[in-house]
Amino acid sequence: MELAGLACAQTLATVYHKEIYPRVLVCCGPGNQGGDGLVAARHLGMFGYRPTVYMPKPGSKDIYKRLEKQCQNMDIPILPPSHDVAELRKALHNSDVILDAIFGFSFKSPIRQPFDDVLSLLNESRLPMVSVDIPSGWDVEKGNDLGVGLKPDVLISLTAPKLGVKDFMGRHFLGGRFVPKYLEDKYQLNLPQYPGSSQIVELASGNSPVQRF
Ligand SMILES: NC(=O)C1=CN([C@@H]2O[C@H](COP(=O)(O)OP(=O)(O)OC[C@H]3O[C@@H](n4cnc5c(N)ncnc54)[C@H](OP(=O)(O)O)[C@@H]3O)[C@@H](O)[C@H]2O)[C@H](O)CC1
Repeated sequence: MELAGLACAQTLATVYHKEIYPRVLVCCGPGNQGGDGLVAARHLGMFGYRPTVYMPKPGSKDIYKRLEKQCQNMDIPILPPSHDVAELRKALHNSDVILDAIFGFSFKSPIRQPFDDVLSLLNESRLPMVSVDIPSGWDVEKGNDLGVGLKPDVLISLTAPKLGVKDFMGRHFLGGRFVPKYLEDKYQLNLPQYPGSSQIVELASGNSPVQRF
């Protein structure tokens, strides 16, 4: 989660510079991906961005409470969890870019409240958007087949791109630099080289290796 969150923060910082896009709305879901988002919010704060966390349904595991506490210790605002999207509407008016860390590969349609209103509002906002692993509302294998998913400009796949994003046409990065060579070979992941000590690498659109789940 720590390296995944750092990769998300590095991807957003690579594409959206803090001088132009200082206010980041970090939208977190209730699962591990939401944890990635909380980690990313902390790193973005350290990079000099002004993150705000929106987590309409906090994760129940203890790890999320600890990650939330780390954000609070850094005075990163966390909007009160609520099924009422009025808070989100206000927050969107005061944001420059969205980090979508709501759902990853465990999303199963149909979208349940309050996330259906949340995803619609995020799409309507037309703000620049970076999605983590899989745009929220997309199926891990079938992609945005129902058309209700988010439409991000940038995607950061973790470990390896999932089959559901094979048709993603925005800027596509890979992160989660924690796969040992023997596992990469065992699962024939065919991953690109990361430059230097960077936690991310940009994939040329259209020819990224995909991982079947
Ligand atoms: N190796 C890797 O790829 C790594 C990936 N990481 C990140 O973790 C996510 C996968 O995390 P996981 O906890 O398995 O699931 P998600 O975060 O995708 O979401 C699960 C929660 O979402 C809720 N959910 C699911 N579908 C719906 C829906 N239709 N409506 C509302 N809510 C939904 C679900 O709720 P339940 O009530 O069903 O439990 C879960 O709470 C992966 O994508 C990466 O981002 C690791 O962090 C690093 C390694």
